[in-house]
This record gives sequence, C-alpha cells and structure tokens, in this order.
Amino acid sequence: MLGEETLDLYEVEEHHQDLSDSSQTKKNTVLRSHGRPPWYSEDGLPLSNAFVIGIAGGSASGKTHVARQIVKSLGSVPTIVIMSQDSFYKRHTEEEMKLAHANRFDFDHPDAIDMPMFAACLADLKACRQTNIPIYSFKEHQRLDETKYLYGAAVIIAEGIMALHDPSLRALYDLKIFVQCDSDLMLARRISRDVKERGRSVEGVLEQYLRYVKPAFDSFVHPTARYADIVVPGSDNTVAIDLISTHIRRQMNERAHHFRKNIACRPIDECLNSVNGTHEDSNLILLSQTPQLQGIYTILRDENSSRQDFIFFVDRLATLLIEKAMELLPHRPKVVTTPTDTQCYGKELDIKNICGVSILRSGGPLEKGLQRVLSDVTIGSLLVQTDGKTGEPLLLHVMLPKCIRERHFAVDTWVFLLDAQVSTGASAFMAIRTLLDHGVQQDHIVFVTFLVARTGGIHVIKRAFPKVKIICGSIDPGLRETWIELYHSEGEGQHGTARKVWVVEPGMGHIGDRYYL
Ligand SMILES: Nc1ncnc2c1ncn2[C@@H]1O[C@H](COP(=O)(O)OP(=O)(O)O)[C@@H](O)[C@H]1O
Ligand SMILES: O=c1ccn([C@@H]2O[C@H](COP(=O)(O)O)[C@@H](O)[C@H]2O)c(=O)[nH]1
Repeated sequence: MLGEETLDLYEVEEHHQDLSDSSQTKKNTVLRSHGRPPWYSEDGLPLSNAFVIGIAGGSASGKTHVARQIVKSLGSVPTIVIMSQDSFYKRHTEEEMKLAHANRFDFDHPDAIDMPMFAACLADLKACRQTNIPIYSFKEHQRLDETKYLYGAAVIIAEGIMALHDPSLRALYDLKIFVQCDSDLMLARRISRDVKERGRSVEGVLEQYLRYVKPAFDSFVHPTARYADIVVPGSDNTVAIDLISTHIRRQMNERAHHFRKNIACRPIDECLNSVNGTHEDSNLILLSQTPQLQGIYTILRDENSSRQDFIFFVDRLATLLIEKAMELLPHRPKVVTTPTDTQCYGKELDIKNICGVSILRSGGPLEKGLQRVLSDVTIGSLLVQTDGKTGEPLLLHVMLPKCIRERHFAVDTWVFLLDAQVSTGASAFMAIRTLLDHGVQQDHIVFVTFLVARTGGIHVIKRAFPKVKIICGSIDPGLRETWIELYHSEGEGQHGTARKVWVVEPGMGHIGDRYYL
C-alpha cells in the first residue's frame, strides 16, 4: 500500500478497481506519499500508533469530501488511508438482497453495519498491524468474497454515517469530526450520486430516504455530533479543514523520531568475539570459514573480478547461505520405500508455509540461491530507502506473499528475509518489524545476508529481536559513513548530488549494483 518516493501525495490509488462498483472504489482510498519513517524504537516495539480520525455525518453530507480535503491540505506526510464504514455492511441473505433492491431494507440502522469487525480492522491498522477489509458492492447490496489488504498507514481517516456511534470505535479516534450539512443539500447530493454511481432510480432513492435514511439520521446519526471534537460544515469549510490539518501535522511532528544514527557504530565485541572459524551464537550464525568459502569471498571482494564471475559466485554463495538457513527448519520423520523395496527412515520438512522476502534492491542477488534450494518458493519484497534529508530509512513499498498478508497464515509462515549486507542495520530492522506487524513469529524469521559489519547495527537487531536467526558468510570489521556523488542527467548535462552512505569495509562494494548493472 505504500507508494513510491516520487509519487505526488495527491496521487490516489483507488482500491479494488475491477472488483466492485465505482462508488466503493472512491470510498476506500490509499493516498501515497513519501514513504514511512521508523514507527518503532530501538527495542523493536512500535513506538507510535497511527493517528486516527473519525468522520461521521449524514449520508452525502460530504464526509468523503472532507477526508480528501484534509489529505490535500496536509501536504507531504507519510501514508494516509481513508477507510469507509460502507465496506463493513454485513453479508446479506438472498431474501435481504431482494428487499434491498425493492428499497425495503434498512441500511441506516446501526445493526446493518458490522461494528465489531470495523473496530477490529481499525484497531489493527492503528496499532501498525496489517488488516484485510471486506469489499462491499452498492450495486449488488452485498459483501464480495474478496478482501482488501491494508498496511502501513501513519494517518487513518475512518468515515461513515455511524463512525461516532459505537463507543468501541470512538475509543480508537485521536480526533472526532462531525460533518454538518443541510438536509435538502444532503438529499440533492444523494439523489445525484446514487443515480450516477450506485445504479439507482430517483424514485427508489426518495422512497428509501423517506422510509429509512431520514428517520435514522434523526435517531442515530445526528445525536452522535455531541461526541465530535469539531463540527465541520458540509460546504464552504476551508477554515475548518486548515485548523484540522494544522493539528494533525503538529501531532505527526511530535511523533517523529530519529533512528539510524542511534543504531550505527556500536561496539559489539560482547556478541561477536570471533570472526574466524565456526563461531556461532544463539542467533548469529556464521558459515564455516573453509578455504573454499574464503576463495569465493576473495573473488567477490576483488574490484577487478568480471561481472560474469561476480554473478556466478554470488549465486553460489547465496545457495550455501540458504542451505545453512534450511538447517534451521523443523523436520519430521518420514518412512519411504526404496527401489530395492527396503524401508528407509528419513525426514521431511515440518512446516506449513515458507516464503522469501527481499529487501530491495540488494536482497535480489540472494533470490537465485533461494530458488535453487526451494524451487517453487514465493518471494515478496520490501523497498526500504534512505531519506536523503534525514538519513532515516523509509518504507516505500510493501509487496508481500499471501501467506504473510493474511494474519492467520502469517503465524505459521517461515520467512527467509534477504538482504546483501547489514551495515547500520536500519533496513533489516524495518523489514523485521514489518514482518512482525503481520503476525510472523520472531523465531520463524531467518535473515540471510552475505556480510555483517562488526561495528554496525547488528547487535541492536539481536537485542531487539533475540529470536530472529541471522545467517551470514562474513563479519567485516569496518563501517564508515561517507559522502558519495550520485550522477544524473538533467537538461544539458550531467549533474551530481552528494549523498551520505554507510560503507562496510573491506566489504564487496555495492553488491546490488555489481550484480545488476
Ligand atoms: N463541499 C462540497 N462542495 C461540493 N460538493 C460536495 C461537497 N461535499 C460533498 N460534495 C458532493 O456531494 C456528494 C456526496 O459527498 P460525499 O463526500 O461522497 O458524501 P458522504 O461521504 O458523506 O456520503 C459527492 O458527489 C460530492 O462530490
Ligand atoms: O447496500 C447499500 C448499503 C448502503 N446504502 C446507503 O448508503 C448510505 C451510507 O453511505 P454514504 O456514503 O455515507 O452515503 C446509507 O444511508 C444507506 O442508506 C444503500 O443504499 N445500499
């Protein structure tokens, strides 16, 4: 759900475009921004919840419009999601759908909405966990079988006619808004919208309005205005929107914190006192330093090695690392009969799901090794990049396999997390936190990497996530912060921008660039 760094904040990713009618796609909206900075502290625990805004008001009062105006006025903030309560209409029986098509079903009673599910999804998102929300079709008056995966919002706007009705929902909001609109205007807007977008007739809209919508507004919706922190007019509301966005921006600034600088450059002798031989501790596992392995590293470190050799030996090393990682997976006994008709007592993997997740781009060179060992493995990716201004890692894109996206699968999934090296450890830290947010168990994460910097962030990772296993082939002594010049073409010629990076020494240079470019 997180977008790309270059995307404009106002660029909107509509949900499930091909799954339901346009009115629903407009409702649940993820607005992409400039990436998500760390939402956790050095102990690995989420530090700040997402900021949640609840917007209630009559049907067609302008709740969605207000939500979008807030987003526009906020400017450049991390990812925002607008979540509509309309998605949480309950699943209907055939009989109920017939009534709905005859405008004789009451969608405006609080019981029509699955409040516990709405609260549960909102609570997950607020606590930085992923959620999968239902998809509702207004044309069919029915919940569809598909769900929509959401993860990683820093600001959540929950809107709906009953958004302030339920105490369990109100408890989740940091800011409660009620959109106040003239009844005639609401009716006029509703007729226009429902005819255009929800496949309705004017007569049908009026019939439903008089029978259910208006009475429910008076009994259930309007009374919730008393819970609002701010009442916003349904039109001409620029001043209110400005006040709200200023408040949110201030809250977001208070929650910002700096991470990378804190975790880099720590002495770690207590946990890495041996870099030769077969040093192993509870969760940092170094490949046995055989002459063969040292030979591979020598080729990879040599700046004069050809690209062909580099790729060949990276793939070979990746296979050795993954084979080592495989040793950590549980196996159960299995008896087979051999071609000589003899019973043989062997082993087979004893896991439900396994997948790979690459931290892009430099996790990519480990993928071939993973596929050689587990031929049909699914590999997801996380794009983590450094914010040029703050030096903080930013989570820019999340593309995870289904066995992680859904929590009930994630708890039983083993993940081989791939990244070329661990220097400050900030990207690895962010990736591990992301997997934990999805419900993956710490002791089911195996981080596989070519290099670990001895004085880098590895020990912070070990301390925060003591059950995550880290497999590496070398522990390098140096980590240095330096400026590099990045060249790009602009107008007439080449222009350079200086960028601060952390370099592992002796290292292998930029492994992703050497592998792909
Ligand atoms: N301030 C506004 N000015 C002009 N049109 C508006 C305004 N607010 C809402 N609308 C229009 O009214 C209709 C219903 O608004 P919407 O925000 O979808 O209502 P709700 O989410 O409360 O059901 C939409 O067609 C929208 O474009
Ligand atoms: O199947 C359905 C479900 C709901 N409705 C009406 O929708 C509005 C709420 O949506 P808003 O976007 O807040 O207007 C509610 O008043 C229901 O009557 C429907 O017609 N059919």
